[in-house]
Amino acid sequence: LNRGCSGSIQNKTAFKFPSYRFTKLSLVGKSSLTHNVDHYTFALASENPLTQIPVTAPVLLKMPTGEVRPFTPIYNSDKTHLHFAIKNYNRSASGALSKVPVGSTDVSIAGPLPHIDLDNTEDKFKQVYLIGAGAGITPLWSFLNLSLSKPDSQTKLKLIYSNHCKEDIIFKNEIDELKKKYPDRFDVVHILNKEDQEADYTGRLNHEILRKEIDYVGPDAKVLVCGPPQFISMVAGTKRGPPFAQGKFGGALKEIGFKKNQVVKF
Ligand SMILES: Cc1cc2nc3c(=O)[nH]c(=O)nc-3n(C[C@H](O)[C@H](O)[C@H](O)COP(=O)(O)OP(=O)(O)OC[C@H]3O[C@@H](n4cnc5c(N)ncnc54)[C@H](O)[C@@H]3O)c2cc1C
Repeated sequence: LNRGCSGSIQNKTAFKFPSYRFTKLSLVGKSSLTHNVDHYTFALASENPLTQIPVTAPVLLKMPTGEVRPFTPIYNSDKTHLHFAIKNYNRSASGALSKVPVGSTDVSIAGPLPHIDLDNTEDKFKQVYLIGAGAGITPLWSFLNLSLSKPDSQTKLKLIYSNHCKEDIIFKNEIDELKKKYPDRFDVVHILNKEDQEADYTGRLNHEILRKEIDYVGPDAKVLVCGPPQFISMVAGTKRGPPFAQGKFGGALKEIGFKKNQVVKF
């Protein structure tokens, strides 16, 4: 059973990724995003079909140690490279990746995995809420950037982002820049477990905060959710099975009045 966005495979016999053919990637860049999240840049041959990966679709990365895990490429208009923001848990796949030197061709990729296709919907909604926790920001970040980059899009986007502390906020400077650049279209709410002046709310995200921050549930509203399994359950009901499975709809979003088809759980 693959537990939601946590990507931790609890029972490998219950869900197996289909047997994909892996392609070698060349690691051409690595920089630090936070104290435990790195930005990895892999080069692609321009004719490589991986340049067509739909936004928010996960892929599999195979480490030189043989470990395989799903990750979500982050949006970038540059079509000759693949970019990832990957949290280093100092073990298994992310730990192995953190030891790969720039210049290596020992990481390989397969996919994209079956996914909820959000391509071409980034300018179709009146309001999109992006509810994320920690490293779960990756698909939300891609959708946000793609939507804001559409010159004619009127979609309003609100990122409700939960982290343990300020230092854990991935893309903090970029989020601030987007807020300045698109004051009428983009808003962000930070929930931090530890008290900090950056926090709009201190403690854990809960139903009450979501009720306060979500003020539009009309049919042209959409909600994208990504984070650890218990976080997803609290926000939108349990999510079990492969990455694309949506599980039972529930949690705060159901209480607030959303319908199942308005919500995507990554
Ligand atoms: C298909 C797929 C693709 C993935 N892609 C990537 C990727 O590209 N990069 C990457 O690094 N990881 C990726 N992952 C892993 C996944 O996104 C993270 O492991 C997961 O989101 C947990 O993130 P974290 O460890 O940063 O959360 P944590 O730091 O443990 O938690 C973040 C926040 O969640 C809050 N929280 C936790 N539980 C609750 C609760 N019950 N109620 C309220 N708040 C709660 C905490 O208080 C904290 O503020 C992927 C996983 C899958 C399945």
